[in-house]
Amino acid sequence: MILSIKQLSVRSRERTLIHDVSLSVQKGEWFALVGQSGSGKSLLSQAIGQMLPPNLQADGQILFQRQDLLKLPSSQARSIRGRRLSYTFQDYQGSFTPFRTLGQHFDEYQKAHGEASTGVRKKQTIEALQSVGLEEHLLSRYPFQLSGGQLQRASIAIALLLSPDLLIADEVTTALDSVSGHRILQLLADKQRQTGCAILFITHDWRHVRRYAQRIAVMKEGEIVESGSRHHILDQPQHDYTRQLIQAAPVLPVPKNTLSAGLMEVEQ
Ligand SMILES: Nc1ncnc2c1ncn2[C@@H]1O[C@H](COP(=O)(O)OP(=O)(O)OP(=O)(O)O)[C@@H](O)[C@H]1O
Repeated sequence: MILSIKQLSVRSRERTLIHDVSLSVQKGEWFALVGQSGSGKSLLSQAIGQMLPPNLQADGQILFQRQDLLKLPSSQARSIRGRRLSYTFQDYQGSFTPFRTLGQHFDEYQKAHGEASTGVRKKQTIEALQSVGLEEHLLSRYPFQLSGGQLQRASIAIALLLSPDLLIADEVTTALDSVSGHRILQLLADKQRQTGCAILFITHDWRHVRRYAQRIAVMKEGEIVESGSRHHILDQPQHDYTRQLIQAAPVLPVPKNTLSAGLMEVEQ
């Protein structure tokens, strides 16, 4: 078990936004957290990295490699974030500073995590860039000189640069067209196979869940209504809300190697 969340609640002064949520992510798995807009997915992901807005309070337990992240001093949480636990967001453009080149972003990220050697940083940058299919000459470009798909690739390369054990991917395809979104997920799946990192994949898109997730939790109004293996949730959903979400989801064309309920085997 790499991440084990137990009875997590997130509250503002006025109300409880996440109620007693428990879930666990295993080493190397692709775990999807699915729910409609406003169900609390992003707050849950922010709570894991101690990144909640200052008006919100979390309590419960978030065990990451047996350390309770909610109890860690913020300096320690910062050093885990990026190195052992990493994020990539829907708003990837917001992760880049407009007046710094792509190369400077890679460089500063490594410096911030203690990599002192210029040579090592440069080597790691080029390898990371190539691993997401981007060319080295892009390093001198500014974020606005890259396409959305290129920037999202670069943000994934940075998130995986220091080989984290868990990547939290929050709505990574939402801002991309469907072809670019599909390519990004294929890239994530490839990177996961190569590095063995677990992915907590936050989405409201069941097409991606069908295709990539091994286990799924369904969130509604700040609570997990059910969780289980992909086949269990998609073939035998127990909760009306899950059934409604699945029925409302658009369906992708069904390829040849398809199981019941439109599931597709992902090659491991
Ligand atoms: N700083 C905050 N203070 C008070 N309420 C907040 C704050 N941030 C989020 N919320 C509320 O918490 C609830 C859950 O929000 P959250 O962003 O986690 O939803 P989500 O499932 O990620 O939605 P989406 O898919 O649209 O990103 C929403 O009702 C939202 O308005």
